[in-house]
Amino acid sequence: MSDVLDADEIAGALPDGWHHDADADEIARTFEFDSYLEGVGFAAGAGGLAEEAFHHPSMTVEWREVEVRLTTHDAGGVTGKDIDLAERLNELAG
Ligand SMILES: C[C@H](O)[C@H](O)[C@H]1CNC2=NC(N)=NC(=O)C2=N1
Repeated sequence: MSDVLDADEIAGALPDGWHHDADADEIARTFEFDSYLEGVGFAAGAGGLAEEAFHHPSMTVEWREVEVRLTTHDAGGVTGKDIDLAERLNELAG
């Protein structure tokens, strides 16, 4: 079981571009792209990272942007697993 982080811990650990949606108990970032298909490709790559981590984000693919939201369902809140995957998604996006 991963330990749920409190708001201050989340604030101190958020990777660039991510914010804490306290109401939803998630961290989120909207990644922007030059084309719809670049966003689709990013989402596919994110899916691969999610499978590697066995930790899965919610993703909404829209015109030239992909919204990614993360929480740890098993723990009932945001944990280090979410922070770690968010960092890897930032690397993927470049
Ligand atoms: C049974 C449970 O769904 C699995 O342990 C994994 C799958 N992917 C997951 N993804 C996320 N975001 N949170 C989880 O708690 C989680 N659990």
